[in-house]
Formats: sequence, structure tokens, C-alpha cells
Amino acid sequence: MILTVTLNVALDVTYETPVVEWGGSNRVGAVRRRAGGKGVNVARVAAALGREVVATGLIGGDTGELIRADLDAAGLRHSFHGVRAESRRTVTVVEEHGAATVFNEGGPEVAAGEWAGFLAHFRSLLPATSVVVLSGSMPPGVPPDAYAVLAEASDMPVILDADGAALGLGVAGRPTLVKPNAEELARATGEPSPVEGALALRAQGAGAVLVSLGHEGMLAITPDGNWRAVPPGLETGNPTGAGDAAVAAVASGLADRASWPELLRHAVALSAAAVRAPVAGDFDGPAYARLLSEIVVHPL
Ligand SMILES: O=P(O)(O)OC[C@@]1(O)O[C@H](CO)[C@@H](O)[C@@H]1O
Repeated sequence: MILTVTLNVALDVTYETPVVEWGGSNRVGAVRRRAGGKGVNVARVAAALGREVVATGLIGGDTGELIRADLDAAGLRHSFHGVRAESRRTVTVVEEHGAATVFNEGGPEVAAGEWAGFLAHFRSLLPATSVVVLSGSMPPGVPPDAYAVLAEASDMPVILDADGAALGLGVAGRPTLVKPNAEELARATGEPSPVEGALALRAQGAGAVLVSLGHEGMLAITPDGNWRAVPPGLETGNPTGAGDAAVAAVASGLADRASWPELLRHAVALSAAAVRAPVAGDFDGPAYARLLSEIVVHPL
């Protein structure tokens, strides 16, 4: 089973509007609300790929109840650890020309005892787990090295998708793979070149590094070689959640012991297919199938 960890689960609200008038009054078209947070999106996509998945993390308050109800309605298995404070919301505004503006609330204040309770809960889920996914921001109160602690506790492949200190400190837990985008990688390492940045993260403890280059594809810098995958063209839609779809592909690939080039091909195809879906956590199935044959993977 793939275990996704979302420490900062969210009720994701997506607004569609022709164009945002900043400082003005905007009328919203379609409104979508669903359980989110990066790990929840990974769980949704992996489940849609036919994987056995459990979503865990921290959850609280009335928003937490809405999130649980939405996961139940989607038939997604979950086992969250309750906290007293209220889980957050996020708002994504998608404009007609394809720009997506994301507002992420900080999340609930987590008490030390609640974090200790989660650690015990996480450990209890590990015996049935084949791949662990650690994704997204951490709410206040969670120790900054939380991802390193969770990765160290896991005796199976671990994927880390985080930004800032969560990424910088998390690599010390020696995750099997980290998946930053080019900006996150540059911020974490101070290296403007994605290849140099990825090598720096490997030197700090990451087993392999998958760098997302937006519509220019992805790089895989691994112990067995380095590759680049290039998609056929630019997909337009909502890019929110595209990285999570890539992580779902990587989790599936690691579970199957797929080769790095194959894993990279699936990550790029699924990520591009996710851009074509209106909300994070979904992907366009026919586009995924088509893109798999169109993506070019070459060694660096
Ligand atoms: O605050 P985080 O955890 O970094 O990001 C949260 C978030 O914006 O990322 C997802 C898309 O990747 C959204 O579904 C989600 O709510």
C-alpha cells in the first residue's frame, strides 16, 4: 500500500473566473470544494491508477469533518490523527488564460502531544506500507525536522515533496527521492542550475532527485544515471496539483521497481494530464495514455 502523509490537510476551494481584477470586485463562475493538501491529491491520483492507498496526516475542527466527509464520498481510504485546532482552507483562482493564483492558509496550531500522538499513529501504519509519500507544508507547532523524523522511521522507499526548511531539513532523513520544482530547488540549495542543485541535494542525503521544469518536462538525477523527459507541447488548464500527479506516478513506479526512465516518462505524462483537469487531484485519462507515447526521454 502507498501511504501518503499530509500534515497540513486542506479544504481546497477552486474558483474559475474570466480574469481577476485586483483591487476590484470579481464575479466567480464555477466553484469547486474538495479535500486537498498535496498528499491527499497524491492519494487520489494513485487510487485512480488502481493503487491501494491510505491517506494520513493531521486533521481538526469543522473543516476537518468536511474533509473527512469528502474523502468518504470519494471512497478514498484515510486514517488521520485528530488535532484540536481547525484544519485550513486553500483558495485557487483559475483565470481563462490559464493563470492559477493560489492562497494557502497556514494551518492549525499543533500541540507537542498531538505531534507525538501522530508519530505513534504513523508508525502503526508502516507494517502494511510499501511506499511512503511525505508532501506539502507543515502546520505551525510541527517540528521543522518532522519529515526527516518520518523518513528515518520508514524502512521502505520514501518520497519527499516539500519546500523551504521542510525540504532542507527533510533530506537529512535520507528519502529515496525528492521532487522539487526548479524554484524550490534553487531556494533550497542556492544553485541556479537544476542539475547542480539536484547533485547538491543528493550530497545532503536525497537518494534521487526529480526536478520539475514546468512545461519543459523533468530531470531525474539518480544513483544510476541522469535523464531528462520532454513533453510534446504546452498543456493549458489548471497547473495546481500537477506536481502531486507526478509524485503519484513516482510512488507507483517505486512500488513496481520501474526503471528511472520509465518512472520519469509516467511522471511527466501524468503531470501534464493533470493540468488538463479542472481541479487538483484529478487528471485527464485519455491525455495520460496519449502523452506516454509522445514523451521523449533521453540520458543527460
Ligand atoms: O501549503 P502546501 O501544502 O504547500 O500546498 C497546498 C496546496 O496548495 O497544494 C496543492 C496542490 O499541489 C493544493 O491542493 C493544496 O491545497
